[in-house]
Amino acid sequence: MTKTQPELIVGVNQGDAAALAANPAVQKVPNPKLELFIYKNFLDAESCAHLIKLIDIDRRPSTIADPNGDDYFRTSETCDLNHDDPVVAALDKQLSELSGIEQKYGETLQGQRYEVGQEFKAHTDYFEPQGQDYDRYCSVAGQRTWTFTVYLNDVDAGGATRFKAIKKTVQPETGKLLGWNNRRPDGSVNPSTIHHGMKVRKGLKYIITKWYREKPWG
Ligand SMILES: O=C(O)CCC(=O)C(=O)O
Ligand SMILES: [Fe+2]
Repeated sequence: MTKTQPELIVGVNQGDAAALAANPAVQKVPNPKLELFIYKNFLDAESCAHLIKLIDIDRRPSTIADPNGDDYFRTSETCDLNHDDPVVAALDKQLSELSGIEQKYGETLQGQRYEVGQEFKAHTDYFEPQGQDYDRYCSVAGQRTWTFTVYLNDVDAGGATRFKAIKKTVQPETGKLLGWNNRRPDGSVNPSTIHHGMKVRKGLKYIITKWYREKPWG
């Protein structure tokens, strides 16, 4: 059976890069291969501390789509954050205002926790259009469009995010946001977004992750 091709919705979420780029607090990483932005002190320290507590309460082992046989590919722990919590709700709104992407396109906010030695090996956040699970993950809300990561703490050593196709490494720092477009300008998925959550060498690393979709999320 032939696979249904991902629907290309021109116009939806296309204004978001403009909103980010226009924000004077946001730094654009100059690279022709992908749209990548950094915003230092995006989230205040109290909110970061509160989110760390929530992650500690609810954490469970992380999983990946399209398992690849490497049980050590993503060794961190994950949790879904409850949007009834006022700090979670406020962050979700803040992210939407920053990007210009309506909240309804967002997946549930997630938290991740890495201990010493834990990592998320090089991967892309979009679902492989030819992957066996593409329909399962994308039939309702479509492909992932933008990713936002917020580092919730300073890591004692290690734990950087490395974009290997463009040789750019971003260090965790309390409240720092990292955002990128998973697609190229024509709407196709962008392999240059490949990134690696590198091993923590000392201390713990906490982040939140927000993924947006082409269509409303449940
Ligand atoms: O931990 C990181 O630095 C990156 C996390 C990540 O890539 C993800 O959650 O998709
Ligand atoms: Fe990722």
